[in-house]
Amino acid sequence: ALHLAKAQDGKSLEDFQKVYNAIAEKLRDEDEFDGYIGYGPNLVRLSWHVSGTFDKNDNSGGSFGGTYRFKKEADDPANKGLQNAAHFLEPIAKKFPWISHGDLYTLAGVTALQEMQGPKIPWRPGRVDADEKDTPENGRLPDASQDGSYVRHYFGRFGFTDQEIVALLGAHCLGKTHLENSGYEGPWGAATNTFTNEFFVNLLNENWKLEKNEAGNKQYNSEKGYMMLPTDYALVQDGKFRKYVEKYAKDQDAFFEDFKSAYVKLLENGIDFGKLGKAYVFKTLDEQDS
Ligand code: HEM
Ligand SMILES: CCN(CC)c1nc(N)c2ccccc2n1
Repeated sequence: ALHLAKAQDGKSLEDFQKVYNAIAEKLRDEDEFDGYIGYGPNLVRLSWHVSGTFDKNDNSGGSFGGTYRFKKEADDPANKGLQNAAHFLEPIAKKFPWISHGDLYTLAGVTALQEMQGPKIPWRPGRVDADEKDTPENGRLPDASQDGSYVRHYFGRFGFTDQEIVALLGAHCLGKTHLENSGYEGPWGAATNTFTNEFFVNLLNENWKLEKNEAGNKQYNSEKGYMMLPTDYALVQDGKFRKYVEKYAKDQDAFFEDFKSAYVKLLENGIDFGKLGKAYVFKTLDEQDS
């Protein structure tokens, strides 16, 4: 059965907006991280990795239990580099001890996306910390060296369509790869902390060359210093995926809309929010200044 979301005694939109603001202000303060990319992309990746362990076949894993806080999950080689995001969130968890880890990890991704000028992401609280014994085993996160059929099969585990898969991967407009984390490197100089459809524009416009990187892994590089993982490049090699790449390269609003829906589905997979009321849509810091 699905995990039942539990209402946070007496916490309302205002309380969660305070958590949002604390994360958003810390993002602005600590802007020098990772060559002035900041923590935003790393927080988005954490929110995806804590959700990407979900398996609809036995409803194990997923964002509900906040099990990333346990060593087994945090030490998954696929999570290398996310310790930075976890350390970033420790003082936030101390300041707001009433928020569950699952709610904090997902809210941090929503905050980062909105503060990086991404779409407004409706978010619902109610995740409840699970026991260490419920931590999913390693190996549930995807392998970047694979092709389009692997990507389609992998995301089939969450029940995602081709369109949802392509939209989700558009998050690779943020941040960069780090050789010491994943064995991939780049993009050079181009890494950004602004949410746009440029991942799709690059896929279609750049001249891609398959090369072996210093770790001996193959990746696609362009003269302008952009890079694509094999699983990124698969989106233009596979005809069914390619159609959505072309759509999003032409229409950033359509990308924002479809990304928002797929990201909410990713973060809420396996959770029954029942009659706990509608989702919260938080104001950005800029919207609160005025
Ligand atoms: C086929 C599925 C995917 C694969 C194989 C994949 C693989 C990777 C790899 C290898 C990195 C580099 C990590 C490092 O070296 O630090 C990365 C970074 C990243 N991924 Fe993905 N990813 C996938 C899907 C996603 C999804 C669904 C999202 C979010 C919705 C996402 C968001 C990110 C972000 C924001 C970064 C940059 C992190 C940083 O700059 O620290 N990825 N991904
Ligand atoms: C769109 C080019 N960028 C960032 C400006 C990019 N491209 C990627 N292909 C990429 C892949 C994984 C993680 C981050 C990534 N970032």
